[in-house]
Amino acid sequence: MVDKIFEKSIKKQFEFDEDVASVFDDMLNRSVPYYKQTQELTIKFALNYLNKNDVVYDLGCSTASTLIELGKHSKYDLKLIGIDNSSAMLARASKKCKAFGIDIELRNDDLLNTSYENAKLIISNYTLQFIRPLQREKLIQKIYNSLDKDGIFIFSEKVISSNKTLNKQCIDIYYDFKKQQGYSEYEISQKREALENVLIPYTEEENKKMILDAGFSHCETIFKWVNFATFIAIK
Ligand SMILES: Nc1ncnc2c1ncn2[C@@H]1O[C@H](C[S@+](CC[C@H]([NH3+])C(=O)[O-])CC(=O)[O-])[C@@H](O)[C@H]1O
Ligand SMILES: O=C(O)C(=O)Cc1ccccc1
Repeated sequence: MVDKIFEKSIKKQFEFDEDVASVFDDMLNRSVPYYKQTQELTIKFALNYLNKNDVVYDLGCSTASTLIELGKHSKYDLKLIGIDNSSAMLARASKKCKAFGIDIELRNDDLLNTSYENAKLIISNYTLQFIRPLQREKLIQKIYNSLDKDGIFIFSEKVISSNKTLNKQCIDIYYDFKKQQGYSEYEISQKREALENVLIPYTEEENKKMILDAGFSHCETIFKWVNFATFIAIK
């Protein structure tokens, strides 16, 4: 279904409710530049590290697109676990897993309350940005602690620039991208308001510092387009 959520006047904050879930795949494809390509990169890098029966978590799995693609492309059986606290998203995830015949354990839980054990790989694409800063640092520490000794964490985020002028230019270019994707100025400004204080982006440097502070030995940017980035962190 086509995302028309912000065509009408919306007074509440952005939420992953039934309305958003029903148009979510279209929303991501049209609002996250190179979404499909970053998902492909996530899978390509992931496959370099995975062996038979490895445990993989996707934190903020939404409709499970990434784990389904990983399941399709892996030559090994993997234990795939998707976690999200939106029932509406997970209902769709469950239907898609059945339709594609991919076995994924879907957990309806808050990322901050649940534990991830024996993880070889943890993925979290465009989700940390929705976790409040103090909690975010704690979550990263939990991710680090949950990973096997040679475990990998792949994540993607909307980012900002610490240079005010460049930051403004990045936002303008991003809004042009949204217009090209068919969103009107009204939809763009309504969504911007709804995301205020809900989506809190860090700079690329802040993301890397947070990762290294948690104990990871290395963090590499494997993709960047203006204000969106994908990282791989090695324990
Ligand atoms: N505290 C939380 N606990 C659990 N889930 C949460 C929490 N906060 C947010 N979520 C969930 O995180 C997901 C973020 S979307 C991820 C896209 C996906 N990774 C993709 O690559 O297709 C990104 C976006 O919409 O920009 C939503 O499904 C929320 O319900
Ligand atoms: O930052 C924005 O303006 C976005 O639209 C990014 C986004 C994409 C999908 C869900 C929430 C935010």
